[in-house]
Amino acid sequence: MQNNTLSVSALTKQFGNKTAVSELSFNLHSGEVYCLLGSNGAGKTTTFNMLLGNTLPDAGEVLLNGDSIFASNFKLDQHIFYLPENVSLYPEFSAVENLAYLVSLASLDVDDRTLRDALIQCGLNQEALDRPTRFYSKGMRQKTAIALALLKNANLMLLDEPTSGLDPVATREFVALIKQLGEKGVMTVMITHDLSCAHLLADRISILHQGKQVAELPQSESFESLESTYLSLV
Ligand SMILES: Nc1ncnc2c1ncn2[C@@H]1O[C@H](COP(=O)(O)OP(=O)(O)OP(=O)(O)O)[C@@H](O)[C@H]1O
Repeated sequence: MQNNTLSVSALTKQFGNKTAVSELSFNLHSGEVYCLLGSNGAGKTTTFNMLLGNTLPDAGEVLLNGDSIFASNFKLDQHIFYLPENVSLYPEFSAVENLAYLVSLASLDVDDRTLRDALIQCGLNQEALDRPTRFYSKGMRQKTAIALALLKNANLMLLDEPTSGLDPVATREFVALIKQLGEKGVMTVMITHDLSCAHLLADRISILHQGKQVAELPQSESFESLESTYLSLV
């Protein structure tokens, strides 16, 4: 099992006069899931852009296993896996072919057996592996992409609204997959508007409003209490 830590401290981003993210701090340990909730414009995407190294913060620090992700020698792609809201795959290629391509882009040396095992571990059925992905549901495309996180041995996954458009069964499968990766020690930060998914999955939930963290709630919070706290704060 991986032994991971993420420390986000006083992360701040200003766009002109607008403070998109103001002194955001949180910590994660191996296997934990952290959820960012908040209405439109709360600063969730800006936070992800900073965690992905796409946007430099004006202040603050992010340490992954003790190393600053903003350091010039930090290999962000090796350690951090990003799952966009809609995963794009080559529609005429199978899951195996798509994953083989993604793996080659990541300069990983992985044989066919290992690729297939990773896809199966992520919940794809054997018979789906060689079918063109244009026949895949959103959930199946996500599983294909997450197999890359597994093969990369990523320490941290950033998931952007992963359950939007998933049916309840696919949502349950997704939650189980993230928990399974958590058991290997992988940490997850997730943006979502899905309070029920946040409740099912998160170890801690941060509510952002106009760039500020207005609450950080523990997992013990009931769904009803999470919903009423959220509605009272945003
Ligand atoms: N490049 C930019 N230039 C100027 N303002 C920006 C830029 N990016 C974001 N903002 C502003 O920063 C604030 C936070 O935006 P952000 O996209 O992070 O919010 P969000 O919580 O992800 O919202 P949504 O749920 O709509 O995606 C908003 O007021 C937005 O208009």
